[in-house]
Amino acid sequence: MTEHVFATPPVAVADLGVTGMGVMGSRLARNFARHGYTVAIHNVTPDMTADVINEHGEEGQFVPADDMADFVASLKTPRVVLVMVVAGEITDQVIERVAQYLEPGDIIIDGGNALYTDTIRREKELAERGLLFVGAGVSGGAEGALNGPSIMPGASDEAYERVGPLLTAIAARAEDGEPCTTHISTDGSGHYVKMVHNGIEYADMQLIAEAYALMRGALDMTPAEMAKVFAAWNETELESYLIEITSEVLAKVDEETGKPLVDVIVDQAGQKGTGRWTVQDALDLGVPITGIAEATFARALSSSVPQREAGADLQALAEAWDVTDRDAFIEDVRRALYASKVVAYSQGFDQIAAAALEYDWNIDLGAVAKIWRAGCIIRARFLDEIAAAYDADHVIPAATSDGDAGAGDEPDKDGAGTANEASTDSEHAAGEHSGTHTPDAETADAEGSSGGETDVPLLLAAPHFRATVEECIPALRRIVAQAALHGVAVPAFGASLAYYDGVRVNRLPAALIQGLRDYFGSHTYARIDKDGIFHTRWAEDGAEEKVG
Ligand SMILES: NC(=O)C1=CN([C@@H]2O[C@H](COP(=O)(O)OP(=O)(O)OC[C@H]3O[C@@H](n4cnc5c(N)ncnc54)[C@H](OP(=O)(O)O)[C@@H]3O)[C@@H](O)[C@H]2O)C=CC1
Ligand SMILES: O=C(CO)[C@H](O)[C@H](O)COP(=O)(O)O
Repeated sequence: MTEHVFATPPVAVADLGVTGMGVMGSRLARNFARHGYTVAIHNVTPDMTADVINEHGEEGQFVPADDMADFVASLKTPRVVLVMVVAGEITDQVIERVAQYLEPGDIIIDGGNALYTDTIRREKELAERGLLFVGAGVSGGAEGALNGPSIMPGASDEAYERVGPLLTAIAARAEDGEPCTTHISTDGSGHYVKMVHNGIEYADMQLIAEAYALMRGALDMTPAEMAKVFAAWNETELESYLIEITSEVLAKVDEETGKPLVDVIVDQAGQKGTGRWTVQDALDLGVPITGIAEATFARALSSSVPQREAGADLQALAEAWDVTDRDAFIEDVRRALYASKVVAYSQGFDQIAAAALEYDWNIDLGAVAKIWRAGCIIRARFLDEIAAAYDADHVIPAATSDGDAGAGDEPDKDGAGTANEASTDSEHAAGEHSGTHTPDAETADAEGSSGGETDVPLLLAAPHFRATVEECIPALRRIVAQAALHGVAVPAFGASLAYYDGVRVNRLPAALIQGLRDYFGSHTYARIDKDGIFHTRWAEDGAEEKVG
């Protein structure tokens, strides 16, 4: 048991309080203290508070408290409390324990990975008690929390005016000196953006893992050899935190066995929820975030032990690898990784754009790209280019694009545009959900319908990314084809390529799906050559009628 050195009785001297002295909370508290703030600290298990004082007390001014009442009493008014605990019910419990001692005008910040709908609910509930609430996504892991995370606060203007300077003080700085935090928008917007950040993080890591699997399978490379490849890749346009630490993870040797550590780690990827929520919400919005979805399912597959055991002796019928030019193969993997990473980020930004429309958030996507340039897990060199694309308005609205996003030899796309516009108009008239990409005359009236939306961007078609990705697409095609022939699962690479080809072509086979839906369910369809909504009496006289 640690000896506690807590002040009694408490005096209101602290600039802010942090409750939750786990990995993130303790380091964020130290980060505030290092920036000159007097920080009240508290944890449900007081020993953890004492540990911070005993091990890091000299870093700044801390006011430790065993007890929630003392913790709150040690805060200057109006009070600011950062809650950094396990997301979900525990966050509700801790917020309630704090709130009971607060007064109107005080602020609670939830820095955990909360589900954005919980944040919206919590803000409303606390507002009824006169308390302000900020849902702030925080990224950067332990190191970022201590030395500068990326922070994504969703808040009212009133709350942001108060907490903005505090968050800005401890946030990471990009190379140009800009702080990696910005006022995202209102209520759940900050946690939404953090959720999508994590979805991209899932895709990024899955793609890296697929690149590793390919080099291992095709070239029989050792983890140490691959560590060098990833280190070299980190000097290219792939430069990013995740590529950098992949090199370190692959280079690590297990002290006990002398084997590469990666070879003794159980091959089942965990997940706490943010990737799954990202995919669930994308499905509701109708935004195809296929790379993120495949990455999330790949984690699920890795952890589906009974299924993997049952499938363990299924026939592969795959060709044996025989790569003659190792360097060319590695370069193909690198290019495939770059193109697929851009697709994943592009899909994530598309989702944020769609969510902003749906949930009435005014989100500056360029600013989001900028605050992800340092501090966070998905920081990457090309975020500068993403920010520049949004700032220069080079991001093409998908539904209003003139169809010039890819191969020029496809049939004219105008018809698809007509179909989108038809359903968009009727959906807006019906005040319905404004998702993307699913023209459907009938769903104009249906629950949760989604139709073509004019403001959803296509980052992939912005000039910089169009040029760099197009250059890498042949390599991505070769890699996906080779992986299929040789029995290596590359779901995220495959999904990225399919997405690229899906948005690229001027005409999709969805027309046939519409015909089939109309056949069996009278779901109707739009035509490329005239306005209106149509139904064919397939099983009767075969005649077409205009129904809308
Ligand atoms: N780790 C990371 O890289 C990141 C984590 N996050 C998010 O930050 C939040 C905190 O994560 P992290 O610091 O890693 O987690 P830890 O597991 O290290 O800490 C969890 C904290 O929650 C407290 N807690 C647990 N149960 C209760 C309870 N019933 N009542 C009160 N407090 C409780 C713990 O106290 P005790 O130990 O005494 O039980 C501890 O202080 C989570 O929402 C997480 O998703 C966000 C970004 C990055
Ligand atoms: O938010 C984070 C990083 O940005 C956390 O590390 C989070 O736990 C990662 O998600 P998961 O545990 O599902 O992999």
